[in-house]
Amino acid sequence: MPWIQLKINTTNQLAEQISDLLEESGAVSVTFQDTYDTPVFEPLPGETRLWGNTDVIGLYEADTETAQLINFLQASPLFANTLNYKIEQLEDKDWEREWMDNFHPMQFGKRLWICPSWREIPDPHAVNVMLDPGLAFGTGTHPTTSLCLQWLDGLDLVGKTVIDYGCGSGILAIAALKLGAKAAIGIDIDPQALQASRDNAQRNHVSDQLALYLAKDIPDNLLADVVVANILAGPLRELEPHIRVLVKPAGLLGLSGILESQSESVCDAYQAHFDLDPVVTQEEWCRITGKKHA
Ligand SMILES: C[S@@+](CC[C@H](N)C(=O)[O-])C[C@H]1O[C@@H](n2cnc3c(N)ncnc32)[C@H](O)[C@@H]1O
Repeated sequence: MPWIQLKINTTNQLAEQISDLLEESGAVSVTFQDTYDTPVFEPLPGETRLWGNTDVIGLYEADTETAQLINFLQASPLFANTLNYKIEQLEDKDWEREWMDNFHPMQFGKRLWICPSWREIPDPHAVNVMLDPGLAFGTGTHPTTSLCLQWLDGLDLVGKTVIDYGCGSGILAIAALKLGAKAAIGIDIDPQALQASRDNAQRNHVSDQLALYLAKDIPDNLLADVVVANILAGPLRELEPHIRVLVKPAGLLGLSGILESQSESVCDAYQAHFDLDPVVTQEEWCRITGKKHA
């Protein structure tokens, strides 16, 4: 069935209320898009983070009376000044999974490839991680995931234990296992992330090497040779006491999810217990790595 898409350009302050209004007007789904395509990070579960100038996009069934719809919206005090909108007729597609068309195999570092599970593997001799992120974050297309994957690819992980703190799709933990780690532990606050990690581990035949925990259920005395955490600068700073104790003495730490402008404050939080390497950046994101004091 074809659909009608209504795109309303607004400010981040009004986006939530407009979203509610579109739902009230019969939209079958409402999504947000950054008008200027500035980088946004995935919101935490239960949190809707909006940004800059926002497009609120409502999807309606094809037989929706668009004139009536616009009249209804224009009557709202939210559009007291102007209603900037665009209406388009869309072909039928699986909208929730449309991004899949644009997700192609990608190489990170020298050995590692992330391959969408529904596509051909370009190099069967490479270290290939077959991935479907499901509802979780982590395909490798975001610079922060890319920075972590490149770091893992450059390490000798053979026989090592790796913790992926904020595992999302499990991409980093599974990549570490495929690169030779003997065991990995994925931790997240979102049960959907643990499910996606479980599915991806199965897809890559590493289920028996991957343990998964909700952050609130982490067992005592968990310790790893390598800890990688791609979350956000704020949580990384707050979690320092919890993340620090997971790294063995002389073990390695890799942090991302940090905007370049936030790197100093994250370095400040970790430098008491780690010898930090120079910060590496990709686009406006960065990676902080270091070695724990022995
Ligand atoms: C940016 S995604 C990273 C996913 C994947 N590791 C990657 O590199 O693409 C951040 C993940 O951290 C999780 N997260 C956020 N805050 C967390 C916390 N305090 N403890 C554990 N996980 C957290 C989110 O649910 C999300 O899955």
